[in-house]
Amino acid sequence: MLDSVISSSTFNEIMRGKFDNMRRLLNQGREDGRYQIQIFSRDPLILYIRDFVSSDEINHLLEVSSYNGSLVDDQMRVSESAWMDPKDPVVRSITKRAHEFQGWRNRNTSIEPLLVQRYQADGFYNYHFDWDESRKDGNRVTTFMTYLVGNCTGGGTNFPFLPQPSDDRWCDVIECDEEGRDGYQGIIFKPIEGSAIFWENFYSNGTGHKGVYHAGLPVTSGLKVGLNIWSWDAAWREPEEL
Ligand SMILES: O=C(O)CCC(=O)C(=O)O
Ligand SMILES: [Fe+2]
Repeated sequence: MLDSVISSSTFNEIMRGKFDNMRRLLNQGREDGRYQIQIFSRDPLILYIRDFVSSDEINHLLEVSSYNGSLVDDQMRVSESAWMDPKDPVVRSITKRAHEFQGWRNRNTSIEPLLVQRYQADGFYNYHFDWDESRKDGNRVTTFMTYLVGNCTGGGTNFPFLPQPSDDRWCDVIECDEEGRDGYQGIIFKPIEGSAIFWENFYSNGTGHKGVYHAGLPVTSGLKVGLNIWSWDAAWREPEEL
């Protein structure tokens, strides 16, 4: 007998196991509303979302990520990237969640393919806007910066132009003490697994909001993995000069 031949009952058992696992993942995705949302900032609009992705979803995304490190410029970014397959059921479910979350915006807005980014020690993403400043029509209008792994020191997401919130109950998700802030200005969100920071890139007149300038700070030890969920509005137009 060949080693690879298995009995049909074993085969059925394996398939049932896989099927149950996938069904569990999808049912979790269907329970949207299990995440918790708080307004972090009104101008720019920044929302803090706890448990936007579940630990089962995280494990699945990490399992299917194959990194093909598209390093463009090591002054700008040191990370490894993996584009997610839009046909993967878990990826579809998260994509749908992100679209619904935004009230679908308008008929011209779609969720871009999801991007997993892995940062090892010394990995970072320098200061930038998520939109493309060279474009005249169509642009990236919103971002969900989601944390899949935050098993690291450093690696927070820094918005240098945002003021500290007046309530120190935010200190569970942002750096408040001097040591954690390490001399950086503005807000530093800690990479907390399952959480997402959602923000709007543009004012309603189509002008970019300078307040959402941000960076992924250097990971000083350990591992950080982020999931970028971006929305593309094909109807966005560069505003006319005043
Ligand atoms: O990893 C982070 O904290 C930020 C990453 C980021 O800004 C991006 O991928 O556009
Ligand atoms: Fe970014």
